[in-house]
Amino acid sequence: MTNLILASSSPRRKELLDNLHLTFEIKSSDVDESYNPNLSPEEIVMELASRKAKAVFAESSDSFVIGSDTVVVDEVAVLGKPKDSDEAFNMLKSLSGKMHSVYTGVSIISPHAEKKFFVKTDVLFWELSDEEIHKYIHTGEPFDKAGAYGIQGIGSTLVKEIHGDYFAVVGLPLSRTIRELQIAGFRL
Ligand SMILES: Cc1cn([C@H]2C[C@H](O)[C@@H](COP(=O)(O)OP(=O)(O)OP(=O)(O)O)O2)c(=O)[nH]c1=O
Repeated sequence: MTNLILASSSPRRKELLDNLHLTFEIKSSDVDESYNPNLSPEEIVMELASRKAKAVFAESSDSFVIGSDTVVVDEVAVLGKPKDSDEAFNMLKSLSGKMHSVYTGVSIISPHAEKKFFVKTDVLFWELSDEEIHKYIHTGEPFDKAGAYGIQGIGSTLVKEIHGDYFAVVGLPLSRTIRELQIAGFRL
């Protein structure tokens, strides 16, 4: 039987895939997540997704492996996960009152080929006061999340509008991923 493996340590990605009642394994890889700053956001997320999937596929080459990566992009920077409260504050301050884009890249490696794609979702934040930002950081929610917020949690209260795939913002564009898996030959 051919296995399905999610190459991720993200509890959100696991929960998203769990919703589909598929049988899959989790194997996380410890890949270097640095990237060439000259790459575009879509190139960055597809490259990192591919690195994560390849590291796991190297150990399980008879499986279908899914790797994924998410970044938040505003007018000035590509935002990953904040290192500390100050960085979280600066990220949320720069997102306040504006539209930004969330890019999620996915790599599906099957025994015969690799398919990479990305999904871009636009998110508009309410105007946030410094007090509101500090209060949110105090919940601890921002720290393991790109752009320092989680739309699936208390971070939902920061979001005024979303244009695109909610699941891609949380970390895995579910419906597109399943379609690409099927095209790659995986039987649900
Ligand atoms: C914008 C946003 C991001 N995120 C999360 C999704 C990702 O887990 C994380 C971005 O970091 P990633 O490096 O994409 O993923 P990860 O390190 O958590 O997990 P792994 O590499 O093992 O797969 O931010 C949310 O949970 N909610 C959100 O609203």
